[in-house]
Formats: sequence, structure tokens, C-alpha cells
Amino acid sequence: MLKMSSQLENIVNAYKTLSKIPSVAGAKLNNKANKITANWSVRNLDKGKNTKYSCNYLLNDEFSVIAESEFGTDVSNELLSAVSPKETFKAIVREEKNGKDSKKQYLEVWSKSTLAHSLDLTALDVHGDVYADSEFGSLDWSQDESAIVYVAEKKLAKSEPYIKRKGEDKSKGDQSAENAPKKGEEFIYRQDWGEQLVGKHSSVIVMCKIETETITVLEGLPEDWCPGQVRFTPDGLGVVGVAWPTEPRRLGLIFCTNRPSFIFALTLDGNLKKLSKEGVSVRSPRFSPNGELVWLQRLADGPHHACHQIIRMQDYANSDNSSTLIDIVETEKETTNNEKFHGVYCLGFPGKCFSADGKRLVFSTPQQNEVRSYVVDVESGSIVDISNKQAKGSTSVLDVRSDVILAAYSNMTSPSQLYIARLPAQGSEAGIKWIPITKPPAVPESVANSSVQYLELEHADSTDSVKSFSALYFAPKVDEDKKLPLIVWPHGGPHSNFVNAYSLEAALFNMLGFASVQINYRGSTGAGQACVQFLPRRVGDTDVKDCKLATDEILKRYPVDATKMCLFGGSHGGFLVTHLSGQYPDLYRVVVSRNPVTDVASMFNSTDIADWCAVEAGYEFTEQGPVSEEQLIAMRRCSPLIHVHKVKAPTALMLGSGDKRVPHYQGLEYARRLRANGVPTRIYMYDDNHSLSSTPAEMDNLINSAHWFLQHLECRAQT
Ligand SMILES: CC(=O)N[C@@H](C)C(=O)N[C@@H](C)C(=O)O
Repeated sequence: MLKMSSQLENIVNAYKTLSKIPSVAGAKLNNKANKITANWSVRNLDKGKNTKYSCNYLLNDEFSVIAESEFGTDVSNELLSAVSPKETFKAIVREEKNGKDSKKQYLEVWSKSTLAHSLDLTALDVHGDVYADSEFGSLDWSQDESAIVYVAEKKLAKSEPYIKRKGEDKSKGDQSAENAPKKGEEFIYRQDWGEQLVGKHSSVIVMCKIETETITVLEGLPEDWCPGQVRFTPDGLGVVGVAWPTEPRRLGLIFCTNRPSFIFALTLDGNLKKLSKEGVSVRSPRFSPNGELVWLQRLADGPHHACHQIIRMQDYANSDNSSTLIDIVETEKETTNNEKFHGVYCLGFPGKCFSADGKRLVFSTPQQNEVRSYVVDVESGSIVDISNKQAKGSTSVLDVRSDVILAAYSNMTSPSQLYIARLPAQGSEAGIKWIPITKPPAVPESVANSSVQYLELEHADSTDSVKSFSALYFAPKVDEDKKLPLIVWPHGGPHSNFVNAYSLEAALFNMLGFASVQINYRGSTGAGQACVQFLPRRVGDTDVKDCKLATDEILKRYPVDATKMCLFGGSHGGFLVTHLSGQYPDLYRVVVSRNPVTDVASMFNSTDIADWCAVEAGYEFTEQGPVSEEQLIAMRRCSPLIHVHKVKAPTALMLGSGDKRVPHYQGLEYARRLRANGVPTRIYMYDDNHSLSSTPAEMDNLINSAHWFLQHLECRAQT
């Protein structure tokens, strides 16, 4: 066996150390709010996937932990779980491997420690796979604990070849003409919902009556609607949910909150009502204890993510009584406790998110450099920032029961911790007191002692409508005479943002002796709608200039080595780092680009989000009428490909062979041109999707990224 260089050994050891740190994957309180069930997730390098495990914490009235699980319980094969309203039952959808390639799904209902019901959903064959993803997935109990609802793939009609010799099988099966296999329909193209939702074509709402173990697909939705995020109405006579029309075509859903959709109410006997209006995109319907309904809403066009409204409907049974609880925020407003508030950008509310009297809503959303948590008065719309301010960091609410709030807290130097707080009386929320339930998992000293700085940056002499943006500088402690190599790191999207929360990637680079600057360039979310709207038609220009300004400012303010500048970014972040290495070939020394957009014009024909290409290049998306040459040229002109001949920095490309969002041909074409121009180039191809977050892909691409940087800077890792 070939021996690893000591450099590589250092990187591998650093990754191994960090991979053992768990993160909170979700947590719930019981009804009395004296017990927490938390799911933690940790990388399992031997299994090549994450292990999810559950731990319980029993609390006294002061929220001290008086008992906790001695060991975690592995719950990795639980796709979904839900405790019934009176805590009589727990429903679990479980997936088990059945032989090498096939899997089986079961619905289990536990009555305390007894397995009261177990249904083999695969064998029952009423529907296809149960959906457990973040867009469609849900599992909800009726108030009377007699039934549950969930979402699953619609059962596919049987089909067979036009010409087929068959043996006689009269034994079983529905032989009616309606159920007979359809000839010649086996190869009809069926569109799915794209990146990370592959194989999800058409969804149905499924109800299971517990006592009788009967499973029914609810009827009454139009054929061309895909329902998701369903929950029972408070009277148990129907469900509400989100539906995405499938016509004229499905565009990728993940990371895209701009898809046309409706909030609907459907009675169990099939009466349908649309609750939200036309032309909007909606998500996350939640009932208050008073039966009021809230949801998130934005316009169904433009940038893939943006500022949302919170809509309130007092009486869902009577339409046209919706009002706006929180509106789109253009730049900023003030909370009642004098904090800046830039609007709502979260993808959903916590499962339970109301005060016991239903008069206040609790939620979390990215805000500039942090995830912050808020209480909103449902009558007045007044907002109070209740984030945990023990140190700079991110607070995400996980559950709200009996006026007790459970949250996860972390920052770049300190991994996920559970915190709890009693919701103060109305008007006194700002005085909230957060109490830690768990200790922060230990991190290497260099990470724990690092500094995190928030930078407010501005193009002082610019006449642009938005001039400022922010960035996060994260660096290990350094002796006075020493200078650090710097990783310049723009996020993807482009309409998303970096926050001061723990991440393995940032910790790894930090441990190896790199400073990093994560840039929330103009166009990022969390800083007002005007900032989001600023970027479309300016990609490849202002976002690049913001990264350059951030680099220059870091060089002025911090001890970084101007000869050791690295570029790191994925997707739109990959677009930006390849732009930067082409536009400033003498500034940046080495590049790692993950699934980069290198040519928007060719991506337009192959991605699951063609609309993204049009919108970011400054055009309205349409597939009707003649193909626009002008648009094609604009998409090419904003792309890093036009600067590829100027690149000098050695470039590593990390690509996912199953990436539906930014197909790997983008990276391959770019790499071919780099090579033709004599630039040292390496391509890694992973059997993964756009996120490259499967355990084997993450491990390999992070270790190789760090190694690529160190090799080409000719410096040693710090560990
Ligand atoms: C909306 C979207 O997926 N855009 C891609 C081009 C992108 O940048 N993806 C983001 C989410 C990423 O960070 O991977």
C-alpha cells in the first residue's frame, strides 16, 4: 500500500475528528413540556451514510435535566414519525432494505411500548413510495387519534409492450378493462420534480384509519395537481395542504420557493377549496389552537428564493378572509425590541409554532449573518426578536408546546446545542431566558478559540440602488508576525445566505490553518427584498465585484497573505469563483469549484430549472413562441466561460454525475478549455447529486479540496 504524505494524513485526521461531531436533526417536546425527544445526526464513515439517533431528556420545572437516555437509539431507518395529539400513539414510517437492491416501507403504530399495528405498505400496493422530503413530506394525526395522513407517489398504471407472449395466469388480479395493462405506454416520458426529487412524479394524499388498518387515497384533487405538506383540519373532517400544478411542466422544486402553488382544503368526502389566490407560491400551512391558518407566501415568479409574506386566514371554511400578518420587507424595519428586521426567508414554520392561546406565532428565519427567532402578535403583527444572545450565533426554533420554546443554537466555533425557554407574557418577550439543555459537543481547540467577525461592506462611490452587503470572516488565532492563507468563499443560489452557524467545512479549513471569508454578496437573502431583486440581470458582474471588494477589505483589515488567496464555491458559488479566477488571474492562486455553473446558455437546455437561467440573465422565462437569440447571447455573456482563456490558477472541479440542477457537463466543458490553455486541472466525479453531501462524496471532496489548496500554495497544514 502506498503511504499517504504527512500533509494528506493531517487533512484526513482533521476530517475524521470533525466527522464525529453530531448535529441536531430535530427535537420535540411532549405536551407538558417536561420531556424532550431529540434526533441527532452524525456521519458514519464506515457505513458511508449518516446515523440518526434519538435521545430523551426529562426536565424539572426549572428546566434542569433530571434524567436522560444513557445511550442513543439508532433511528436511521425512520423516514417519518409523529406522536398523536393526546400522546396515546406514535406513528412511524420505516424503510428497510429487502435484499440487495429493493426496499420495503412499513407503517408502524406504537401504543406506548406495544407495536399495535404494522402495515407493509409496499405489499399493500395502494400507492408508491411514501414522500419524506422537505418539499412534499408530512405525517399528521387527526385530533381524535383515529387516523393519520401522509403523502406518497401515486400508483403507476400497469403497462406492457404491444407484442408480448404470455403464459396464462388466471389465478389472481383485477381483470377488468379499466385495470388491464395499457399497451405501448411503458416508455412514455414521465417528468419528475428534478434535483433531489428524482422519481417523484405525481403525489397523492393517503389516509390510514388506525383501528381498521384501512388505507385510502383521498379523492377530489385535479389530476394535474401534486399535493404535499398535508395536515388534518382541526375538526378532522378534511385536510389542508400545498398543491403544485404540473402543467405546463414541472420545474425543479428544491431551493426554489417561486413555483406556482395553492393552499387547498379538501374534505374527506372530496370537496375541494382553494384558499390562496392565483399567481403566488405558498408553503408551510399551520393551524393555531384557535383554528386559524397561517402560511408563507410570495409571488410565483422571478428569483428562485426571496422575501415571503406570512398570511393569516381566520376562518378557513369561509374563503376570502385572509390578511397579511407580516409583509415583504424592502430593506429593513424595527422589531419592538429595537432590532433590525429584514423580512421572512425561512422555508417553513416549526411543526407546532403557536403560543397556547393561539395569539402569538413563533418562527425563525435567516437575517444577514445569523438565523434569528421571533414572536409575532397575531392580532397586531408586532414582532419581537427572541434569539439567544449569549454569544453571536444562530437560533432555530424546533418546537413550541404549552408556552415553552425548544431551539437549536450554534455558531462557527461551537456545534449544535439544545436550548429551552418559557415564552414570556405578551409584551415581555424581549426578556426571554434561554437555558441550555445539552453541552456543546467538543471541537478542536483551534476552532473553539477562533474569531468570527461580521463585515458590513459598501461600494462607497457607487450609484447602484443597493450598495452594501455583508460577509463573515472566520480565522484561527495567529501569532503577530504570521499571515494566514485566505479562502474566498461565495455561497450558491445565488439567493441564499451564509450564517454564523457551525459547519464541518468551515471548521475543517480553519483547523488546517486557513482564514475564510464567506460572502453574502448583493442578491443574497436575509437582507431585504431590494437586495434579492438587485442581482438578476447583473450576475457575473456585481456579485463578482462584491467578492473582489470583500477580498480587498480582508487584505486591508486582517493578517492574511496576499500571495495565498484561494477560491472555493459551489453552484452559483462555483460560477463566482470561476469568474474571479478569470477576471483577476493574478490575485487568486488556486481554485476549487463544486458543480459550477460555467455557461448559463448551455445550462438553459439541460437543467431542471431553465427559468433560473433566464431570470438571472435578466429575462422573463417562457418556452412559448420563438427562441430568443438575444437571451441566448446574454446568458453566454454573463458566464465565466467567456473568461476561461485568462485563468492561471490551478483548478479542481468536483462534479456530481447525478446533478440535475447544474449538470456535470458544465464542469467538464470548462475543464477541457482550462486544460487546452495549459492550466493544471483536476476533475473529481462523484456518484451523487448537486449537493455532493453523501458521506463518501463529502469526505473525498473536502479532503481533496484542502489538499489541492495546500499543494498549490506550497504550504503545510496547521494541525
Ligand atoms: C436555485 C439553485 O439551485 N441554484 C443553483 C445554481 C445553486 O447555486 N444552488 C445552490 C443551492 C447551492 O448552493 O448548491
